[in-house]
Amino acid sequence: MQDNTDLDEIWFVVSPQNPFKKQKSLLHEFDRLKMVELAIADHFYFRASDVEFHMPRPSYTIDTLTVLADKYPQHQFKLIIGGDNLTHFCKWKNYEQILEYFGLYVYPRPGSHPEFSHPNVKFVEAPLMDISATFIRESIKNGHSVKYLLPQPVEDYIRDKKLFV
Ligand SMILES: Nc1ncnc2c1ncn2[C@@H]1O[C@H](COP(=O)(O)OP(=O)(O)OP(=O)(O)O)[C@@H](O)[C@H]1O
Ligand SMILES: O=C(O)c1ccc[n+]([C@@H]2O[C@H](COP(=O)([O-])O)[C@@H](O)[C@H]2O)c1
Repeated sequence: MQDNTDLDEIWFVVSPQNPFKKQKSLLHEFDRLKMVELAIADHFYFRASDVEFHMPRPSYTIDTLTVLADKYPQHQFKLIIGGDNLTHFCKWKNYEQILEYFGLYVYPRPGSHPEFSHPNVKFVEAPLMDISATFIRESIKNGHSVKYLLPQPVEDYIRDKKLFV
């Protein structure tokens, strides 16, 4: 996204509770934050954010963007999502406000062909990556290699803490 857009920085916001996901299917938020930090440690323009840890749950993105915009008035925020997420985007809380006040950058995902026409939705041309979190979790559970699917420090963390087994 950074190579193919005008974005100066990419912030990875860890959501304690996606409104559409079951709580017990999610790892503890601190493990997820740690894995993001490990994954992006060597990228100067990437940042891991725990802003949603201090906000009401479930984690509604319009509220997060509003808090971020308020806290960092010097920045202009856009929301990055994968193409598959665009299918249900109209069910998100106040999605029209996300579009009107912030805007979306959509990363293409294999197998998803979202149709959405709005001046503030930008479809970014970027390399397709046929990787899913479900596939990685299943591979670990089945004892299969996840080398090349994850940054090595993240794989080490998962193995050390025996996550997803
Ligand atoms: N390979 C990918 N290409 C493009 N976007 C992706 C890809 N994997 C995840 N995303 C996007 O990243 C965000 C977080 O996705 P998420 O953590 O649910 O990953 P996932 O692989 O879809 O997970 P799961 O397999 O558990 O459903 C979403 O906006 C999703 O669309
Ligand atoms: O705001 C909403 O209504 C909303 C509904 C579904 C998902 N989201 C957000 O979408 C992001 C992607 O979620 P996930 O779990 O697929 O990584 C995460 O930040 C969620 O909180 C937000």
